[in-house]
Amino acid sequence: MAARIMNLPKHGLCHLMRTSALARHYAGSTGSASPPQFTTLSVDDKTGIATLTLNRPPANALNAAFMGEIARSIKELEKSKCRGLILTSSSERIFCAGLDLKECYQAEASHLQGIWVALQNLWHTLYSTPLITVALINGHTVAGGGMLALSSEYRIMLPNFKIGINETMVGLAVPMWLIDTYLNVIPNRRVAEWDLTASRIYKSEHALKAGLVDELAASKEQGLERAVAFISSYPKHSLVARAITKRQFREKDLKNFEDNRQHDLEIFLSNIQKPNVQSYLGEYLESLKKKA
Ligand SMILES: CC/C=C\C/C=C\C/C=C\C/C=C/C(=O)SCCNC(=O)CCNC(=O)[C@H](O)C(C)(C)COP(=O)(O)OP(=O)(O)OC[C@H]1O[C@@H](n2cnc3c(N)ncnc32)[C@H](O)[C@@H]1OP(=O)(O)O
Repeated sequence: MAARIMNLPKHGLCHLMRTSALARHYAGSTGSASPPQFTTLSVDDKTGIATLTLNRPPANALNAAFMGEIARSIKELEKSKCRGLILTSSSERIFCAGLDLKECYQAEASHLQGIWVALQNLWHTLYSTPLITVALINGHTVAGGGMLALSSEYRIMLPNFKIGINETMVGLAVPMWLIDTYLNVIPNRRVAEWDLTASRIYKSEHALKAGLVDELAASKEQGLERAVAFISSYPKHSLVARAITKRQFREKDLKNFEDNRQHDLEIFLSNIQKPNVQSYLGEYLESLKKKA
């Protein structure tokens, strides 16, 4: 994989930065942003395709810093005019386990607020990006992890893993923007309503049949090849028109979200701090520990 620093490659699509250079760039451009800690980013010089690998062991659970890092990488890639983005995980078992529940348990309101705002920003950034996005789901992905996969345009999954949105299981409502994201993939409202109210979790093979994922790949290597093939299937000359068309499909969902951003935050803060939800969350965390 060849990478250059802030030069336009021959195909003119992508300024390329090594991970370390990107880290310096963040620090220089935003001041407050720290260097990547939970992700690695590589950009292929020939294809103009970036691969962002989630790397927050053991479960890639999403805390505010991690989510901020993913969102900033996407924004930087947009500026560098990369063609596409593949999201994947360094873990062999877990793509993303959703929000870091340990950080949602008995936490200060200000901390919970930081988590939710970071989740909102990450969703908005990924869902609205003009980049061609592929989730290479090489492990379980649930709740906020499902959000990452479903907000991408194309999903390639490895066999024998789980995918789904299980929020109601922890006694909390699925936010409207996540319902809209789900409907963008599973437009059958009855199926979507049933899946989300029942916290239905699909195994890879069933997810393919249901249309929740687009392809299964036998290995991560094969998945990467398929992801590159998907992104490369869009000709260079169509990229701007493609991005505008994507935006138009997603515009209503993005506007609904912007109109309700504050309300959405208030609902989360009020729900997550309820004693019964906190008590259930404590039990749920214990059950995760006991499995080990
Ligand atoms: C409380 C919810 C709050 C608000 C929701 C409100 C609105 C909802 C809208 C959308 C936003 C998204 C919300 C969320 O993302 S809530 C997160 C829900 N996530 C889960 O329920 C996933 C729980 N985890 C699992 O089911 C399994 O871990 C998984 C299937 C992902 C993988 O199974 P596997 O057997 O491979 O690994 P484990 O041994 O279970 O886990 C390894 C390790 O990781 C820790 N772990 C797992 N998940 C989390 C997590 N979400 N947060 C923090 N830590 C997690 C687990 O405890 C193990 O740790 P250790 O024992 O130390 O090795």
